[in-house]
Amino acid sequence: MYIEQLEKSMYDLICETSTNLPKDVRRAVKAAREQEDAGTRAAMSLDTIAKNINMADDKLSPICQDTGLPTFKIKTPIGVNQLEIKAAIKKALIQATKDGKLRPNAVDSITGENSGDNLGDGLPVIKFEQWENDFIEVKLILKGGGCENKNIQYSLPTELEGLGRAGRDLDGIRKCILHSVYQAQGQGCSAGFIGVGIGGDRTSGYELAKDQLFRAVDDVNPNEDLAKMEAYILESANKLGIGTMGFGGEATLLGCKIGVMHRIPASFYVSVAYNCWAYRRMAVDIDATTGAVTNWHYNEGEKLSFDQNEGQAETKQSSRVVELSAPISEEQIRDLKVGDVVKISGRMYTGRDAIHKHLSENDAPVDLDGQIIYHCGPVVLKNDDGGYEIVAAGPTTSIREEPYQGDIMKKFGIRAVIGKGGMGPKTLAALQEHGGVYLNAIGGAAQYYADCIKAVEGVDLLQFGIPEAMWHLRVEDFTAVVTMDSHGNSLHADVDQSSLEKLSQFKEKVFS
Ligand SMILES: O=C(O)C[C@H](O)C(=O)O
Ligand code: SF4
Repeated sequence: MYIEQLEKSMYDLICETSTNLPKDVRRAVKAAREQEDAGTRAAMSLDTIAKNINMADDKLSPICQDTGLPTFKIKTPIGVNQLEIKAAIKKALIQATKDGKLRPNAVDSITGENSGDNLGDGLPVIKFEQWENDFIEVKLILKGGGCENKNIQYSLPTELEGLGRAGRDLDGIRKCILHSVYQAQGQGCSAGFIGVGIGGDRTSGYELAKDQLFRAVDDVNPNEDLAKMEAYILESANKLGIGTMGFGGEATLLGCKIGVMHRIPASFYVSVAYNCWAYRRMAVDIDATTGAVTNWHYNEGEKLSFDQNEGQAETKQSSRVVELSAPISEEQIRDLKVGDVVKISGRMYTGRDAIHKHLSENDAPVDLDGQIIYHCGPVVLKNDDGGYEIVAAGPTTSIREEPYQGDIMKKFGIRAVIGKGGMGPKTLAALQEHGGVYLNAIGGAAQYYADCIKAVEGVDLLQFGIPEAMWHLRVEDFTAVVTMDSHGNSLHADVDQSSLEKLSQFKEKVFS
């Protein structure tokens, strides 16, 4: 009985974490939305994010398609069998994956083979501790790859772009944390949250940083110096102008939590764990005799849903809206400028890391001339009739494809790529030379985009696993913003430059 109940409790924890954004995070997103002026790109993005949060609620479906590397932190009373808890978690993960609450996200690091059930060598990550209480506490974080890739660790003293020297003191720490927000730009799906660990070694420093992500967004650090630093960072980082998705705007950082531990004399690390707005972490208390959940954490206050009429961004927006459908001509592409909004209907193909590598070495399985590639690794379920259903399908971070993208566009005649976070100079040059465009979709809005996908019309290279396969999608009114055009303009390069200038205003000493 205990075992079955425990499995159910773990299943509920996983589903809740993946589909229901915690109350404190909702409050932070809502505050960000109120900060942005209606009609701006940032406000429109936050409207889409708000819509997405509501849709995930209604459908009990993943908020974002990247359901992360499931990481459990567990405290048990002395005498509780930890092996049973581990087994229950594994069973629950398998079930949640089958039910489309998690994307099959565990791949063999060398061969790339997807295990299909979120289990694998070293996965899931489960860390146990004992405590004196008589109940079990289980915390879970589902932190996706895009924000994980923006984590950063500084070894002091160091020299930082925009800020100069960062020494081994509070002010050096201040500079590192501000720099960490700058370097993330929009690629970790800003507006984000950061957990910071001061001290330790490279491993325990990051561990401490990630532990901070379990703190409530609105708590106050009991260490006075750190409380001041948290407030300072939150205020200052929001002056960098990076904004939601790196589109420029007021809301860049929604939370900053800092922890400290001792270090050895030679090492001085500042470790920063960056979390996207889709900040999925939850915790439960479990009765150690029945296995049932007795308490859900992060439960204070009312649960906000987002009133769709609140943000009037869509009615006030002044961007030109262009309808597109593939095959697209060079002339149509050359007509698009940064800032235009496109609405796509018709065919698009997904392609991310494995596909880009594949296309650089092989022929394409379909004719890609004039076509659109969507950087996306969806959650997909197989229907009883053998067809497929897209459960969640937001964009992935495009910059990973930078080494391949331009060459592939030229080789196959691809006219548009959709992703998030923007791409670099090599792709920008190729867009100009070949006649291509980069379209930015809203990261994490996996339900919103899944809703635009009306059918799966085929799939190639499924051997790469569900997220990495090339899905042939039929979409309707799939909306994205032109952020890199065929005339050498890149909103991402502009925001990077202007935020670097703003960062350098924080050069002077603040904490002594
Ligand atoms: O893997 C994904 O689907 C997205 C990833 O979390 C990302 O932000 O790039
Ligand atoms: S796509 Fe964005 S929201 Fe989703 S896990 Fe990656 S960084 Fe987070």
